[in-house]
Amino acid sequence: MTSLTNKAASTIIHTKSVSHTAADISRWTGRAEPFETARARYWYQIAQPYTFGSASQQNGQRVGLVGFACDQGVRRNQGRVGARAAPPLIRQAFAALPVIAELQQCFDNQLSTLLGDAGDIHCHDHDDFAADMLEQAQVKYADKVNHIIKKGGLPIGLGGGHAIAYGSFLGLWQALQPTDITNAANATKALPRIGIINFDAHLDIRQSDVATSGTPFRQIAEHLDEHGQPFNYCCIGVSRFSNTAALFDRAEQLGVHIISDEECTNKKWEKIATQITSFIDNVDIIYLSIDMDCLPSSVVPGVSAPAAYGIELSFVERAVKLILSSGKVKVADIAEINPTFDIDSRSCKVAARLLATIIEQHLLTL
Ligand SMILES: N=CN[C@@H](CCC(=O)O)C(=O)O
Ligand SMILES: [Mn+2]
Ligand SMILES: [Mn+2]
Repeated sequence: MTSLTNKAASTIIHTKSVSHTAADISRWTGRAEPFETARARYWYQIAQPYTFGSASQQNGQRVGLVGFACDQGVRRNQGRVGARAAPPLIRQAFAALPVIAELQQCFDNQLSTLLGDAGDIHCHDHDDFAADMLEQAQVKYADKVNHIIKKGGLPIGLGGGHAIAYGSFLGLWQALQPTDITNAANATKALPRIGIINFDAHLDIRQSDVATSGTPFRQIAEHLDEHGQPFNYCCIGVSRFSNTAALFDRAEQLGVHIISDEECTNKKWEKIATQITSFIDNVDIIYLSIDMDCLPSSVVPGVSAPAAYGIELSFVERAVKLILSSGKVKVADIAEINPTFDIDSRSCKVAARLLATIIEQHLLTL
């Protein structure tokens, strides 16, 4: 298998740069509750700047949020841009959500160690189609993901376009590599089997000469193939009207486990849960991605590519809880929110709710 897009990052001349902005905690705001007990607690009161420092020290927060403020992949994919503005708005919606009682009980005096904001990776000069900001942003973002995993935390990426997925995978991949290969035991140690679960109307395995928001899972497949590793990819919410026959052919060649939007709606939950559970049972660790266009455009209007049909939010939440309760999720991301087309922050609020669901279930499964 050849890998044009995976080589792009190293072969394109780096003419422009990307940047990282540290967390701005003053932007974590919410309502004050001076007349309530301390249990009237919100996420804005819990979040701290993510503690980077040495990756070997296990003193980072249990969850680290990393923004991927980049939609160059959407532009390259002929989509409507705007997703680069989403990370601070998803954070803002999430900041105003309450911390559930169960979490407050479980973590009591450790609440300040739960959530770190690792800031945003920005991708500049979006109008320049050919420049390699996307590849640079993926590498810079992957570095943060890698760091958070090595410190024992769960990185959660906030897109940005779905090109974030290749960055999330790359960060996970880097974190899994043995640090000391001169140690014979490390050199021969088998890598854990990686499973990828993506909620998406689209398969995102497009063939292209450059990386886009429509190519990340094919890039991952090629990366794994080049390293002799299996590609275990389950895509949930796939629409037969949002993917060509060529994409379904490629999915078959790659052995993608597809659960369509119609199955999610028409099949009994128990049947879908069994499918998801058997996928999880056959892998050691999981990368979870949620492309917000898996939901109907009536629920999430602010996305790059709105879905006419979509799967129910209650279904996505139920499935996300099931996946997180396996304890195998090592990295997660939420992609494709496009605030330009949002109505009354509705889409950012749904993204924030899913973010809270991931965080709660992760922390309660520890
Ligand atoms: N990340 C999503 N990508 C979709 C976009 C489809 C569209 O623009 O209609 C895809 O390539 O299939
Ligand atoms: Mn999609
Ligand atoms: Mn997608």
